[in-house]
Amino acid sequence: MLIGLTGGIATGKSTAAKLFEQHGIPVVDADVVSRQMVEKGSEGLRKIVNHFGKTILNEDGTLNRKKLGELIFNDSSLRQQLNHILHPLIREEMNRQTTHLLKTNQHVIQDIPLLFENKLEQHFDLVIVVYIDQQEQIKRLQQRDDISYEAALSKVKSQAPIEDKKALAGIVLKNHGTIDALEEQVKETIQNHF
Ligand SMILES: CC(C)(COP(=O)(O)OP(=O)(O)OC[C@H]1O[C@@H](n2cnc3c(N)ncnc32)[C@H](O)[C@@H]1O)[C@@H](O)C(=O)NCCC(=O)NCCS
Ligand SMILES: Nc1ncnc2c1ncn2[C@@H]1O[C@H](COP(=O)(O)OP(=O)(O)OP(=O)(O)O)[C@@H](O)[C@H]1O
Repeated sequence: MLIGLTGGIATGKSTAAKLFEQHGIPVVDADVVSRQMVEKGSEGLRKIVNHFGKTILNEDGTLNRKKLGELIFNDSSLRQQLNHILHPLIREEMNRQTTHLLKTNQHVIQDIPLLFENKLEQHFDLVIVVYIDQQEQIKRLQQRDDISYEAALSKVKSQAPIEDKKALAGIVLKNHGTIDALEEQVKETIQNHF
């Protein structure tokens, strides 16, 4: 079974993914793969530099993620351009890792922040959404990334509304409570739906 895990930025996807892994379900994480795809010397980084220029590099030649983030979270056209460059590379690598894992695991989760935005739901047997309301989402994002309300809001607005994602979910994991409360829902999901 191939399971999609999604939600909004900072709603708790990585936290839920870690819990699924602790309960024996392997997770392929799009954010992790996306970092692999832009490592120094990679095809992805070369394409980004060709498009956005050398100013998005740090002095040591690695990607300046903060700078690229400031560009793409404030400009939907630049965001689309970056997505166009990176998403095919990310999808291909995620599918490669997933095929490998499915040889020895009955269930594999793909953690994809933009699963619904990229209309990928038809590829999954089940889609799980990690949900908190937008107010809490902005609060957690501000805390985690140490950013202003405005900066958090523009990151949130660069994705589809969390309420829309909740409505499209096969299963909703509510993450307003403690991590233990989230873990209970993860265990229940594995027992009853996997
Ligand atoms: C812009 C980049 C360099 C910023 O890096 P940074 O280390 O600050 O953030 P990180 O990669 O950890 O992403 C944090 C969260 O931002 C959100 N996010 C990332 N990219 C995007 C995007 N293109 N559109 C909307 N939200 C996004 C996701 O919820 C993600 O979980 C990086 O996010 C990136 O390369 N994005 C493009 C690739 C992509 O779309 N990744 C999302 C998974 S497919
Ligand atoms: N139940 C919870 N109670 C309090 N804080 C939480 C809870 N779940 C997650 N958090 C915190 O909220 C922040 C966002 O969680 P997490 O990083 O798992 O979100 P994410 O959806 O993976 O974000 P991104 O889209 O940026 O990858 C983190 O600082 C995390 O520690």
